[in-house]
Amino acid sequence: MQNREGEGFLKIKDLIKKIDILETNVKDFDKDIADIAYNSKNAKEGCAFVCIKGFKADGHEYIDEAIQNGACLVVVDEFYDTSKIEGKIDYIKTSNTRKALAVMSANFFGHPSKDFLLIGVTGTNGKTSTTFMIKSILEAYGQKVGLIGTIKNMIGSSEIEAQHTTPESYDLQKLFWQMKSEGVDSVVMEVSSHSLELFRVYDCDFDVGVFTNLTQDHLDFHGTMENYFAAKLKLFGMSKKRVVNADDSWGKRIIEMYPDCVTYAKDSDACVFARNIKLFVNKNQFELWYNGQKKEILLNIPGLFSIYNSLAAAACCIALGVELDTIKRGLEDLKAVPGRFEIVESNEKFTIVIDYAHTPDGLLNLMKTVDEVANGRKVLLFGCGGDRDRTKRPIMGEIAGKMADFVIVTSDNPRTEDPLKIIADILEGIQKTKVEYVVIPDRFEAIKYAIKNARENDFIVLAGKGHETYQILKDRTIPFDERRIVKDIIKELRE
Ligand SMILES: CC(=O)N[C@H]1[C@@H](OP(=O)(O)OP(=O)(O)OC[C@H]2O[C@@H](n3ccc(=O)[nH]c3=O)[C@H](O)[C@@H]2O)O[C@H](CO)[C@@H](O)[C@@H]1O[C@H](C)C(=O)N[C@@H](C)C(=O)N[C@H](CCC(=O)O)C(=O)O
Ligand SMILES: Nc1ncnc2c1ncn2[C@@H]1O[C@H](COP(=O)(O)OP(=O)(O)OP(=O)(O)O)[C@@H](O)[C@H]1O
Ligand SMILES: N[C@H](CCC[C@H](N)C(=O)O)C(=O)O
Ligand SMILES: [Mg+2]
Repeated sequence: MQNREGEGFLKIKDLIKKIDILETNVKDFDKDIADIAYNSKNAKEGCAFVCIKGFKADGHEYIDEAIQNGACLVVVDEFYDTSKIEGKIDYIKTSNTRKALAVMSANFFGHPSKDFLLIGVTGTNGKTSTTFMIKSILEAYGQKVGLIGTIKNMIGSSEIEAQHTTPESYDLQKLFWQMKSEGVDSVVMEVSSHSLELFRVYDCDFDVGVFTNLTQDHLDFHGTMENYFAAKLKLFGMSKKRVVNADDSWGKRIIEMYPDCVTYAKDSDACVFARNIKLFVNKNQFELWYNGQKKEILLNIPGLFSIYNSLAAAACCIALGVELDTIKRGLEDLKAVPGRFEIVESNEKFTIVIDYAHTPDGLLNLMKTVDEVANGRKVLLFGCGGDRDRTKRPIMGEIAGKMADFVIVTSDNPRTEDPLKIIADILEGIQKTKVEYVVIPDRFEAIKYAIKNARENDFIVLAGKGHETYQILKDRTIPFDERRIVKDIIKELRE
């Protein structure tokens, strides 16, 4: 990726505008800074190194490495004893280095988000899907659109790999800058609760904030649902316009706080709503209503949850002044969201769908749709991620047991945890139900079992990994693309 090339350096005084300085030894604020690094390994000649005390490491312990790599200014946090670096390097002490990184990065890249329309989508489920839909509508409206999120980042139709759902502030501002340089009119991005809590989107200029829903996830990080909500809420304080799901109880609280929201709903009264919903295995049909006008929509993205996501996308574009005909065209133009209710096999005997449901509510909504479209047994294969919210595991187990006819409990990115312990947490919930189940910790073997033992008309759902093409184990990450795996197993069993 380019790095502000051709635009030269930035003086310290301009780089640190709007950050609070508690202490400094800098004498020459006119000194040029070449770049910013938040990891000592990426520090280079003439750059500023911003030290962050994180969850795993403390950036302050890497100051020497950053200096060796060429850093000429360090930004340290309130608690740091600067006598350790006095005389060694120029420093600035500030009250929150994550915030400082965001402000300095926005300064460095010239506040690119002020130069295009910026839409942030937050909520537990549906962010990726809604951003894809908004992008498609804005393209139908004639715009060049940037996209930032879980699956990938995009500038128009070109793709850039994504590491996080919402990038670190420096990477985000750099991406904005690249998007601006390539002439985007608007950028639609997923805003994760982690990013709001960790100041990754601080100092961004949001035109619209969209709220999909709030249900249990990430309690390992936020502790309580109130804290999780408080993190999400930050986006709405930062946005000029707000688009909110009026069917969601947390959404209702946002609407109370900001009565001028554009609301959408399936069940409640709202500005934008859906009627006469028809679900099919590979598409949905519904009427989109706004201001007494109706549009018949044929949506290529299946799943009841996709109706909500299209309402969110439509309401967002209505807030931006896009007319309903264009909204219809944009929604209908979108052919798929990778790994979201994606049919990977459909033969005379069984159907296999992969989906990214990895939360209790996601799983419930997924299975409600399966209930509508399946003709035979509902077979659900899933696991829960390691190093993530443990309390969601038994809840997902119970939902699986209540909604499926047969459950295959397996692994989903165990990370540093013992896969059998994760499975034991899931079984706590499953055993509250009467469902028939098997445990097969190796996900490949589990998929093979589902296919080998498939009965006439089985509707097999592989949940949790969606678009992911890997499995994260304790000591390594292995390739794991369920689309490929399903095809290979079917081929092998036929031979
Ligand atoms: C909990 C969390 O989000 N942690 C993120 C956070 O880590 P951290 O600040 O604690 O970093 P750390 O590893 O402790 O290191 C502290 C500092 O020392 C620096 N360091 C470290 C080592 C070294 O040699 N030199 C050095 O300078 C690091 O660059 C860092 O600045 O900042 C890092 C840099 O941006 C992230 O990579 C890291 O994401 C971790 C890996 C992660 O898994 N995050 C997930 C939970 C996440 O953010 N997910 C959401 C999506 C959730 C959803 O939608 O469902 C997302 O937006 O992706
Ligand atoms: N509006 C919704 N309500 C409930 N569940 C949904 C909704 N939209 C999607 N889902 C479920 O959640 C899964 C993930 O959807 P999507 O990727 O759009 O969400 P996300 O918010 O981007 O997730 P992540 O937090 O991982 O970025 C889908 O595969 C589906 O099972
Ligand atoms: N953004 C989510 C994705 C979860 C996907 C699932 N496959 C897992 O690894 O738990 C998270 O990081 O919690
Ligand atoms: Mg996402």
